[in-house]
Amino acid sequence: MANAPSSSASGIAATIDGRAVSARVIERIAFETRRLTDETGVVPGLAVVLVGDDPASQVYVGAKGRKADELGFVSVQHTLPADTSEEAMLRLVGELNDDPAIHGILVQLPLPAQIDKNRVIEAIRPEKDVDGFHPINVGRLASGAGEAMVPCTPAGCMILLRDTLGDDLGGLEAVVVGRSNLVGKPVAQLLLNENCTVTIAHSRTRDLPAVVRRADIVVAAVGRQEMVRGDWIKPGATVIDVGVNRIPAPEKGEGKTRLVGDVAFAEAAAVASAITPVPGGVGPMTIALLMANTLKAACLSLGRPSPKLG
Ligand SMILES: NC(=O)C1=CN([C@@H]2O[C@H](COP(=O)(O)OP(=O)(O)OC[C@H]3O[C@@H](n4cnc5c(N)ncnc54)[C@H](OP(=O)(O)O)[C@@H]3O)[C@@H](O)[C@H]2O)C=CC1
Ligand SMILES: Nc1nc(=O)c2c([nH]1)NC[C@@H]1CN(c3ccc(C(=O)N[C@@H](CCC(=O)O)C(=O)O)cc3)C=[N+]21
Repeated sequence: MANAPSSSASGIAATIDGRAVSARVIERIAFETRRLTDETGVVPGLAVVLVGDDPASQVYVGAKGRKADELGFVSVQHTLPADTSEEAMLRLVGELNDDPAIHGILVQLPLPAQIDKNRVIEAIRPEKDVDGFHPINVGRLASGAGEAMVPCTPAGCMILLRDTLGDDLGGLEAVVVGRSNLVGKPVAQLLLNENCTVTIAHSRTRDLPAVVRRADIVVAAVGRQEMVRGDWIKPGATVIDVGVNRIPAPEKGEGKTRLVGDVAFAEAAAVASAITPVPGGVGPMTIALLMANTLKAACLSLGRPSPKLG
């Protein structure tokens, strides 16, 4: 269902409402979850593992747990001290792999230095890897072979793009700024699968503004506040801002903070045709897609097809 953004003649972009789109996805998940449980008695189960006490991670993990509770999922959170050994971590992952009530396992990143994140990710059974970071899932996404768990943030970006531009993204120029395994690379892969012409830019890219100016679709996943400026944006482009940067906001009072994206929102909104805000854009989609992947994992564990949610 394409939701034509209401761009005005003055050139002010439509704001893509990630909260509204994610609420729609969550409604479908709730419906499909009731159906699964009615027909099989199975309730999807999600385990989130947090190591250490990084306050930002605690916020995300809390939001994930609350949404899972709201949907009636089995939801467990394991919070381990910052000095947890890799061995203890691998033991916990092994237990969750063997627990039939748990269909999805998410290990919050980053992990402390003494734990090799690749060893942990590879220890998760691919069918329980709701982050889509296991090499089996990365490979399936790249090759198109088999049913992949798709990383939540990139999958959420694609739903927002389809909602804004319609189902056919074929031939559009897409520029992804950032090449992390978490966001940049998988979102580029998904755009390629939708027949976009994809450029991946990074810290060694020469003349980044000129590269971004080619784009019909810009995905910014850099982690640098308001780095992408309005004059980098091609008129009429669609801008997906993945960045979540917490900055001081003395105007709100001493010690207060606020969130900004990787795109200078007001400048870009004057040029683009549609743009995601921060907060309220990609962030809520990430949480919704985590729930979608958990439901998908529960369905696949029973040999049922994965429900269509986007
Ligand atoms: N909304 C959501 O749900 C989520 C938001 N995020 C946010 O998205 C942002 C990106 O996250 P993540 O991908 O994990 O970050 P990483 O730090 O892992 O990756 C950042 C990427 O940006 C590139 N980069 C850094 N500086 C520049 C520069 N000056 N010019 C061009 N490219 C540059 C890096 O290039 P190089 O590889 O060359 O170093 C790297 O590829 C963060 O703000 C994070 O908080 C992340 C996940 C989910
Ligand atoms: N294994 C793993 N998987 C992840 O998906 C993962 C991770 N580790 N580590 C950290 C990043 C970051 N991330 C976000 C999730 C939700 C919001 C989100 O909901 N943001 C709200 C605002 C929330 C707030 O107010 O802080 C919004 O943009 O509207 C943001 C960022 C997932 N990550």
